[in-house]
Amino acid sequence: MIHLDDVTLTFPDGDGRVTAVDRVTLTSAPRTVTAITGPSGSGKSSLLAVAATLIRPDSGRVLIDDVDTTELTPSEAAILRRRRIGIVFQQSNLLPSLTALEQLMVMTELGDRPSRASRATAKERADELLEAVGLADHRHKRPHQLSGGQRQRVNITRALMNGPSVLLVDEPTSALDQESGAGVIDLIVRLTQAFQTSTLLVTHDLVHLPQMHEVVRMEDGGIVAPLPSAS
Ligand SMILES: Nc1ncnc2c1ncn2[C@@H]1O[C@H](COP(=O)(O)OP(=O)(O)OP(=O)(O)O)[C@@H](O)[C@H]1O
Repeated sequence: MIHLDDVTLTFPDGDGRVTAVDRVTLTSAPRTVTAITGPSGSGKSSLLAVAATLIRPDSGRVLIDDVDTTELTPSEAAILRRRRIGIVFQQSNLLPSLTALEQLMVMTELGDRPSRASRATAKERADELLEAVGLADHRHKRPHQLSGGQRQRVNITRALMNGPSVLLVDEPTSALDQESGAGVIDLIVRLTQAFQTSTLLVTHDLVHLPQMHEVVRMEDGGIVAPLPSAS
């Protein structure tokens, strides 16, 4: 579960400050995709960065599974991020020299040195995830041998490797054609339910909104109104 409670974030702007996120309160429950939409500059990416614990808000709290992340030290926040948050950025940021399977396995090397047993478990999980997104036959391919949609699928499965409870996704379809984009959105909805993540998904593409469980619209840093949802 992720809960943002009265979160405000400002940035320096000349002599003053610009309010990127303005007193936002928002919850996404497990198995729920909450879309964050709104015009350019309305604060969507800033909100996601706060939710990811990458930026500490000026005020308000960010709760991940009831842990108040705004109370954590930077190193505690980094551990929480690694264990509980999966992040998918706009462009797939895969490492060119690694195969799809290796892109996932690399996630296990980021924390403490993994044991042989945990490497074996990770390999099983990577195989399971690649199978779940229809990439089992492509697991030994490098990014340049995959389509944009397939690369984004690898990106999404990589974010799920450590079993996060929260999945944060920023404009996942912006580099894709409409058909691949629709496939990626379907996948995020399906994986959110299968892996019981609380998902926040930033998109300005209104065509995808009917598939979302919840939709909020941002304007000038604030949430203006919840929109009707699909379910
Ligand atoms: N690092 C920063 N320093 C200063 N101002 C920033 C910074 N990041 C964002 N802003 C400002 O905060 C506001 C919100 O920006 P943000 O990128 O969150 O909006 P957005 O809705 O994600 O826009 P887009 O859809 O174009 O990506 C804007 O006024 C932007 O100029």
